Amino acid sequence: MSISILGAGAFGTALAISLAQNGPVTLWARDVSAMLETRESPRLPGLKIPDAVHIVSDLDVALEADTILLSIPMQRLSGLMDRIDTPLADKTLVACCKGVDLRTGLGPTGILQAAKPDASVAILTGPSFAADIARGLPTALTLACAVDAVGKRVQHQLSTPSLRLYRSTDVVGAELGGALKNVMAIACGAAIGAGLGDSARAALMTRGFAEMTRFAAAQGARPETMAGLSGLGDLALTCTSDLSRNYQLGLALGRKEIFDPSVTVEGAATAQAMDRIAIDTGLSLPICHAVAALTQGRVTVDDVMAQLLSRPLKEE
Ligand SMILES: NC(=O)c1ccc[n+]([C@@H]2O[C@H](COP(=O)([O-])OP(=O)(O)OC[C@H]3O[C@@H](n4cnc5c(N)ncnc54)[C@H](O)[C@@H]3O)[C@@H](O)[C@H]2O)c1
Ligand SMILES: O=P(O)(O)OC[C@H](O)CO
Repeated sequence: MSISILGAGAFGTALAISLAQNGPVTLWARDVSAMLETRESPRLPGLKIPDAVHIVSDLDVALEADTILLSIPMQRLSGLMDRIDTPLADKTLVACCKGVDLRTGLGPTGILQAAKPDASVAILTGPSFAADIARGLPTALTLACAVDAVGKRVQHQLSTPSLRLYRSTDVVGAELGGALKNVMAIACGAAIGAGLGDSARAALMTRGFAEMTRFAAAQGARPETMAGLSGLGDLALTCTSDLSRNYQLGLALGRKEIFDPSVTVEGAATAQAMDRIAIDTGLSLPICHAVAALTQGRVTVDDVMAQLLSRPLKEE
């Protein structure tokens, strides 16, 4: 069974490097001239792409694979799917993005299934920095697919000696964990950046996890999924590591510094999408609401903390 990866940013390239241990992999990007010369992605400098990775700019070549991983920013996913008019009925599409589409409110697998209703869809998510995967450091991820037989096949196909995939059929829970942890990481970065301390971060992580679990349950997710790699696992990594771009954006907001807009930060758009959904459904998502306002420049970190701390006292 052949594998291709659409998107040669940090994560797509890291997956290609890791999966090349198992056999040939096709890696697609819009412009590959520099990568063919350097055998590196500009988004993952210093990590060589092995010869077993076939780097292509022809989308049709990449779409010939049986299993197609999509590793581009969430807000670009529907645009890429619109470009694909090839029928993909016999293929498995594995979303590797984390977030909620601002225009439709759909998660990654929702976008894939809407574009290609006959394809099998799955999501690969969980705590992992691209550079760790590319370096072969031990990493555990969740592979969620509603059809367990397909999930089993993809789990084996995408596991390597250092990349260990756990399987789930709870697609909704897995993708909401990955989407919402980024929002919480921005909040935690902002608290640390503003000098509010580690206790404030622990409070935000814990109440953030409660918010994630509440929202995911309302969408039909299983509570144990939120306690797994794709939820709690990724929340712990992203809210505590300076390597996280979402956390870095939060730090910059807390310190009132400028942040490079070309860096992929999925949590800002996701906070806005979640805030809209919360308003429509009547669910209380105070941290998502605060991060949406903060990342749009409508409030300061001081305003946000004052709002969060002045909410009525309640049971845990
Ligand atoms: N970097 C990580 O450590 C990591 C880990 C796990 C998951 N992810 C997820 O992977 C997804 C991709 O993130 P990343 O870190 O690779 O981002 P990145 O910024 O490193 O790379 C994004 C890549 O997507 C390409 N791209 C953007 N729009 C495109 C389009 N319309 N068509 C084709 N290519 C397009 C860009 O040229 C770039 O190469 C995100 O959803 C992220 O949350 C990243
Ligand atoms: O750099 P971030 O914040 O996008 O986080 C990367 C991964 O999602 C961590 O699991």
